[in-house]
Amino acid sequence: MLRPPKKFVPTPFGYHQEIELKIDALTNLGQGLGRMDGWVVFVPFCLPGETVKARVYRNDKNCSHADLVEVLERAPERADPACPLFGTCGGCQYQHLTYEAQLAWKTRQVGELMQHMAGVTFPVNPCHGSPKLWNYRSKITPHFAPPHEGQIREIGFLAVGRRSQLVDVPQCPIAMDTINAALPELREDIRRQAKSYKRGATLLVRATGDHIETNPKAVVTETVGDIAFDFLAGDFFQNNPYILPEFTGHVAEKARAGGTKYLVDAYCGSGLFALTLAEHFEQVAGVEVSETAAEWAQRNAEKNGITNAKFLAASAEAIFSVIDFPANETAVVIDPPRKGCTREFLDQLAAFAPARVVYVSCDPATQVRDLAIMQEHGFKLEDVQPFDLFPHTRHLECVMTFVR
Ligand SMILES: C[S@@+](CC[C@H](N)C(=O)[O-])C[C@H]1O[C@@H](n2cnc3c(N)ncnc32)[C@H](O)[C@@H]1O
Repeated sequence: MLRPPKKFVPTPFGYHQEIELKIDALTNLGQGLGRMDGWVVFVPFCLPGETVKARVYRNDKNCSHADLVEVLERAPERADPACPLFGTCGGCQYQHLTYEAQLAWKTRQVGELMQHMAGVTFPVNPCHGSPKLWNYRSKITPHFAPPHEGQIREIGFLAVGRRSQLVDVPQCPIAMDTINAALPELREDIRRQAKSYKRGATLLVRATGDHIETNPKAVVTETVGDIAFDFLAGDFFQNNPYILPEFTGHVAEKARAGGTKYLVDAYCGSGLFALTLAEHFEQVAGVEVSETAAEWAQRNAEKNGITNAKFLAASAEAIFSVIDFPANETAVVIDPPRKGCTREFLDQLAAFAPARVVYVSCDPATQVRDLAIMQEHGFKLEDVQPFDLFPHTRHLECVMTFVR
């Protein structure tokens, strides 16, 4: 009999006990959720409506975790994954789900998070799909471990549910064609130079124009609508360029509503929202903590002939003491990193009291945490619009609009 790991809690299920259960929901982490006598069990790679056989590997305080052994009854939304590594590679969670169902679940997950975490019941608009479903990612960052007996083995992404084990990824169907075309040679070069690596590393592979860039300090260009953005390959830029015109268009519409004349773009990167929205505003101020990104934002304004946008290299909350925009005619766009906004930023935002706030986030959980603080501060939620920047993965971008 297989011996359980030392810390295994033996109830309610034994180690590797196989159970049959019906899946009711899909969590925002991409796991199927089923119940046995009311006890919650999480199983990856299965879908609501399916009956599955699963093997338990952990019992927590109020739920268990199991691996999928077999789908006994398939859901009609089940799709054939396009990638042979689906289920082993940790990069994608939803290739087994039709695209319509992916969008429907992402919409539902935002509403449920708002309800469970903030007690807010609010209608979420249907998740806006990506115009391109495969080969959309302009950047990937494969990893490799230190050479073993002089050889580099896997070059790829973390295996499902693992913290250090990698899966070898020779091709990635969500990465752009130019990236896949370059991967074989890149991987071969690394393996050839195995002796020069003492440690493992993470590679940067960014598509720009018709070639790829691997040097994080190199300047690359992306075009959104008729605006060209230069930035350092290692700095942040949205990874799915195909959806950006619709995405920035939505942010523009929400920021301008009510006739605002001034725009603050907080956490502005190389100026995506500030510069795509600048034509609709009298004056624009952006703030970004990365000095290189803020510098490129200013240069991008000049390069594109935009004369009403100024950028500050500082932490986001510093912007409120340098602008003299009338708050009741100002919209603030916020697009923080995954960890969300700091309390300090949200307090200063509330003290400034702009007419509108358009909060863009790649992590709905931290966004919902901040939503509760925004409501305490007297901002009223007006619109919730998820965008699918990351088809076939559990990730989504969500735009929440607030008014005073
Ligand atoms: C999700 S990105 C958004 C960038 C930009 N809005 C875009 O769409 O290209 C978040 C940005 O916030 C910046 N950042 C992180 N912490 C910050 C802080 N405390 N103050 C200002 N910017 C910050 C990061 O450098 C990054 O450029």
